[in-house]
Amino acid sequence: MSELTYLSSARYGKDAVRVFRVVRDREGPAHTVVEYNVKVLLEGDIDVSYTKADNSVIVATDSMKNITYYLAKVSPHILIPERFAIHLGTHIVSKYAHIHKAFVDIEQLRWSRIVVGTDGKPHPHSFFRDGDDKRTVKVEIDGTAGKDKLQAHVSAGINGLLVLKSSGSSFTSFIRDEYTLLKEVDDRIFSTSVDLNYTFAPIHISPPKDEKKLDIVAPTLDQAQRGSVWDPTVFDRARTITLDVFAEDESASVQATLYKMADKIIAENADIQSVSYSLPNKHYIPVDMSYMGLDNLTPAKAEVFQPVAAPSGLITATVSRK
Ligand SMILES: O=c1[nH]c(=O)c2[nH]c(=O)[nH]c2[nH]1
Repeated sequence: MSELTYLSSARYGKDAVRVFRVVRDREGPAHTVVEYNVKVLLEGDIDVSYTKADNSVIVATDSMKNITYYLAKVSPHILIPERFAIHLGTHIVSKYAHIHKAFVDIEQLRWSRIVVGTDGKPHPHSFFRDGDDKRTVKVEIDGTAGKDKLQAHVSAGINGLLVLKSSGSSFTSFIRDEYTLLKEVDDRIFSTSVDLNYTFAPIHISPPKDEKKLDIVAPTLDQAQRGSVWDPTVFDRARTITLDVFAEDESASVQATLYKMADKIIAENADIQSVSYSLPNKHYIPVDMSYMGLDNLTPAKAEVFQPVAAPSGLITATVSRK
């Protein structure tokens, strides 16, 4: 090896571990299901695996996949992705002395219960995919301050929630100069694919000393510590706020609507420190039919639109608690 280089950073693991879990209710016939795509990456004293071809420090990525499946079977937290990600990361950092950080990302696919018949009976074991958007969770378990005082950095959100409103959106008073073609509009279509990520205040975890108890490690968090990271309703409320504000805002711009959504999520969740959105502005352009003698361009008369795949605007921001 040359003298010119050193390993400035290294992280490795398993990506796209697909796992489906059915939980059978012991009391009744109802099943609950979850489907996750899991990514697990590790950092630690692993330099020699890169620099000296020394594999003795490697937890095989295949083993990371197997730990994911093991905990999917035994963890009491499998149904809540934030909790499961914390459990998985904590389990690995606690078990391997030389692994100091675990990064666990989970994407949850939607499976909603089928409601059968006109009387609307929830079916005990049948589900449908009621949207392509994904619930996302990112957890960093940091053991660098010692294995008995782990820190968890948790963020969560949504990827790819496709929305459209056919009115209640304007765009006026922007800069007009020699490059400006765009007309001001007091009514337009607003469509976007929402990516949302909200970040919780860090929490501390004291894993059990007994390795066998690592199966249930996450409950050792005391109530006060858990905060809303542990609250499974935060996600549903963040999704509802996103949809409600999008629907009801008289939007002056994507930027202004984004800020209102983020502000409301922070206002309604004491433990959320910051909220990021990434919102492509998916343009729908009224078709010019003037050559046919038809007015389809004045906003009130615009009925036929050409959805344009590219280019799109892309409006992003992070809004933080003061
Ligand atoms: O809501 C919008 N924000 C922009 O920054 C922008 N730019 C543009 O051409 N159309 C829009 N719409």
